[in-house]
Amino acid sequence: MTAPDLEDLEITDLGAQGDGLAIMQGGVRIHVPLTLPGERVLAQVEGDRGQLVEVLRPSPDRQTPASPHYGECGGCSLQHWASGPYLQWKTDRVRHLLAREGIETEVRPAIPCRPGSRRRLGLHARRGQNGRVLLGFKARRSWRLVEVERCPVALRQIEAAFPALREVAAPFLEHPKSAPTLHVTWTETGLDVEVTGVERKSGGLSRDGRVRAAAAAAAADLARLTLGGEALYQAREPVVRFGQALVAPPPGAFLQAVEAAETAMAELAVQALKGCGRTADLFCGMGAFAFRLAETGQVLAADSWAPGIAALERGAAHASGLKPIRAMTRDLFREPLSAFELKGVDGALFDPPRAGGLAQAMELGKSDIPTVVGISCNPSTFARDARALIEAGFRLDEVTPVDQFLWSAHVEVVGVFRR
Ligand SMILES: C[S@@+](CC[C@H](N)C(=O)[O-])C[C@H]1O[C@@H](n2cnc3c(N)ncnc32)[C@H](O)[C@@H]1O
Repeated sequence: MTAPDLEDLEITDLGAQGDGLAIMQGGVRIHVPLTLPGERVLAQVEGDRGQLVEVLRPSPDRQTPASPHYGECGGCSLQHWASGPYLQWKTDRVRHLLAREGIETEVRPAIPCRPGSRRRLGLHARRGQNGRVLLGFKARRSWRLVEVERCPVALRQIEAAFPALREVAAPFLEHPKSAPTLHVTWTETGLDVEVTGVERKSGGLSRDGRVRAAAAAAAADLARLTLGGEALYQAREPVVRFGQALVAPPPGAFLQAVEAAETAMAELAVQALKGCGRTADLFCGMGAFAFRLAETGQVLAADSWAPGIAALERGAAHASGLKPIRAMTRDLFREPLSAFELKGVDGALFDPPRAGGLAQAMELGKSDIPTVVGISCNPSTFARDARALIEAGFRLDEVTPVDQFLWSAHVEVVGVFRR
C-alpha cells in the first residue's frame, strides 16, 4: 500500500456534500472535507479524497466551530462557515438544482434555524474499552463511533440527557451483535426514545435486559422507551403539538427535525393556500400541516404509514374548533390520489420522503387544483417533481429554502406552484 501524497491545494468550490473541491493537475477533482472556497490547504490525497492536514490560508468566512467534537464527528460538515455565506450557499444550491431541470424561479433567502433547536437525534451506542458504553454519532465516512458529550445542534434538553441515555443504552448491548440506535425525540411530555438495531435472532432483549432498560428509563425520566415499536417503559404518553392540535406519536413516527422549521413551513403553506375551502395534505404523516390547514378549511389527508394516520385521527377527534379532516392510509407511490378523487379540492400540499412523489405530482398536474405547495428535504427530487407540475401547466412562483439541517449539506425547500 502506498502512502497518501501530501498536496498543497487551492479550494475553488464546494461539492454537494459540503466538501471543499480542488482541481489537481490533469483536471482531477479532489474532495477535501472541512475546507472552504478560497482557502489554500495542505491535504493528504488518496484517489479523489483529500484529508485536511493544515489550512495554509484561511477564508475570511472561516469561524470557530461550536462543537468540541467538530472534525471527528460526522454529524456536521459546515460548522466552520460563517452563517451568511453558509446560508447563501444553500440558497444557491437550490437554485442550481432547479436550473438543472430547466426551472428558473425566485429562490428566496434561506430561513435559518438556531443552534440548540433540533428535537430529533439518532444516537448510536457501542461497547468501548473495558466494557464502557459509548454513545454518539458516526465519524465522517466511517462506521466508527465518536462519543459525544455535547451537541450544539440539539435541544438543550436532549444534550443534558446524554449521560442518562448512555445508561439507557447499556442493556441493549447485551448481545455482541447488537448495534443499537436510540432515536430520541423531545416531546411536550419529555423524551420519547425508540431503540432499533438490537439482535433479534436469540430472542431479542432478555427479561433481565428489559427490567434494566425500564429502570434506566425511569432514572432518566423518559416519557417512553420502546424497542422496535414495543413499549418497555412509559411514564407519560408522548405528545406533540401541531397548531391547535395535540397528537400522540406512535414509536418511531416521523417528525420534522426542528419545531421552528415546521412552524415556518406551515406558515408558508397556510399563506399560499389561504382561502381554500378544501385542501389535500399528501404524505401527511401525523398531520403536521393538515391540522394547521384545518383551522380554515376541510382537509383530505393521506399517507402510507397506518399508525401515523391513526394518531392523526385520534388527534383530530380531540381537537376543537377545526374543520373536518378526512384521513386515509394510502400508498401514494403506487396509487396516487387521482385527479378524479381530487375533484372539489382547491389547494394541495405534498411533502414526500427523500425519493420524491413523482406519481402524485403527475396526478396533481392532471387535476384542476389551482395552487399546490411542495415541501421536500431533497431539492433534487423536488426539482424533478416540480418539472412534472410545470409541464402540466403550473408556474413555480417561489421557493424558500429552510435550514432545518443546521451545519449539514442538507436543505429543506418549500415551493409554491400556481396556475
Ligand atoms: C417527509 S415526511 C412528511 C410527513 C408530514 N408531512 C410531516 O411534516 O410531519 C414523508 C411522509 O411520507 C410518507 N410516505 C413514505 N412513502 C410513502 C408512500 N409510498 N405513500 C404515502 N406516503 C408515504 C411517510 O410515512 C412520511 O409520513
